[in-house]
Amino acid sequence: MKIGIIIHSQTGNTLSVANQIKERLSAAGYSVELEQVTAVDEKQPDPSKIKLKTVPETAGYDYLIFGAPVHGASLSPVMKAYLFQVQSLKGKKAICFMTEFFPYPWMGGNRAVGQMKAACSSKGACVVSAGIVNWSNRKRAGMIQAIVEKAAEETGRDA
Ligand SMILES: Cc1cc2nc3c(=O)[nH]c(=O)nc-3n(C[C@H](O)[C@H](O)[C@H](O)COP(=O)(O)O)c2cc1C
Repeated sequence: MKIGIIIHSQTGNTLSVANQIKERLSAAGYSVELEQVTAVDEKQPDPSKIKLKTVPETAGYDYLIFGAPVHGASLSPVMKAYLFQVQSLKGKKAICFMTEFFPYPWMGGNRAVGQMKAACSSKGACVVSAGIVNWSNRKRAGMIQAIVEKAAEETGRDA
């Protein structure tokens, strides 16, 4: 099974979680690629005006893990723009995760992860799990660990 981890990360937090997921799933024996979505102007707040610079292909993956930061209590505009234009995800399973600064998921993260799940579902993916890492929460390491282990458990069902 080929797993693609496709993320947007502006300051490295989401990337660090993605690297831990990659390590864990690679150790479990899967073929895992980590790819980043980037934009010409990372600070453009309007997804419809964003020009994407790197646009990962999803076709070669059986399983997708999407990660992004919360921006303004929403899914980051760059990830919104990416998921809007991405090809069909029909027949693929997906896991979504977000990172946010605030300590609790109801401070924007829940809304943002809901947007990400809806965007994936609208492209035909079956979203099997979703998680949020609250970066300023003292239990951050445990939250990251929970997402990593959940990814291993879910992908393990299809091994
Ligand atoms: C433009 C912008 C808006 C943000 N808005 C929020 C927000 O609404 N709520 C929140 O908890 N964190 C917010 N953050 C913080 C990021 O979500 C958080 O630091 C995240 O972990 C960054 O991930 P990254 O390092 O992968 O880019 C914002 C950051 C930026 C740059």
